[in-house]
Amino acid sequence: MAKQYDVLFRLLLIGDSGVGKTCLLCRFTDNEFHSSHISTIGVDFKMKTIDVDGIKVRIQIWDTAGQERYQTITKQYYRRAQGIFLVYDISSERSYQHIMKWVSDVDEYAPEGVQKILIGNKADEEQKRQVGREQGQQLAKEYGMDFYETSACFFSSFFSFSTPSPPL
Ligand SMILES: Nc1nc2c(ncn2[C@@H]2O[C@H](COP(=O)(O)OP(=O)(O)OP(=O)(O)O)[C@@H](O)[C@H]2O)c(=O)[nH]1
Repeated sequence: MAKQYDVLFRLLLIGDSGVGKTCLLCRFTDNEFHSSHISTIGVDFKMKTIDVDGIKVRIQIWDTAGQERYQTITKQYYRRAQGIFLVYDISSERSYQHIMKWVSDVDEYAPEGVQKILIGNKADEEQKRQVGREQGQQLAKEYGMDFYETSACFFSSFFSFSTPSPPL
């Protein structure tokens, strides 16, 4: 049987409950958006294989529950991650403040040198914005992370990671 992929990357999504981790994942793998919030229980994962210069790259993304009560389970998945997306909601100052706590969990449980990427999600909610783009940039700089604002609502792939254009 032909090999289904050449390279495998394991990525992890973490952040407070409701910031949009599952929606980002669904947008990336299925190009779908769900407006309801059904809290993830423990962990879930989805995969997608993309072609990068003729190399089949399988991306396995683990979606973790943001709720406190599942954190004993979710922390067990940090160990095998090669990249971790730390997600906050730009309309929730609280979810942004909690990023510090998520970073310290990564430092404690993930492999040393794991790639950390800070994501400010719900960038379509400009009227409800509580966290400035520069605050995200500042925090990312402080902890040596890349930073992107995005929206699971509008983009065909959250790996396009760009700021949405203002509505016409
Ligand atoms: N406006 C807007 N709403 C979003 C966006 N992403 C997610 N949502 C909404 O936010 C709510 C929570 O999204 P989820 O993806 O379920 O959140 P989660 O972080 O996976 O939550 P837990 O599983 O509880 O950790 C849902 O009602 C989504 O429709 C976005 O980019 N923009």
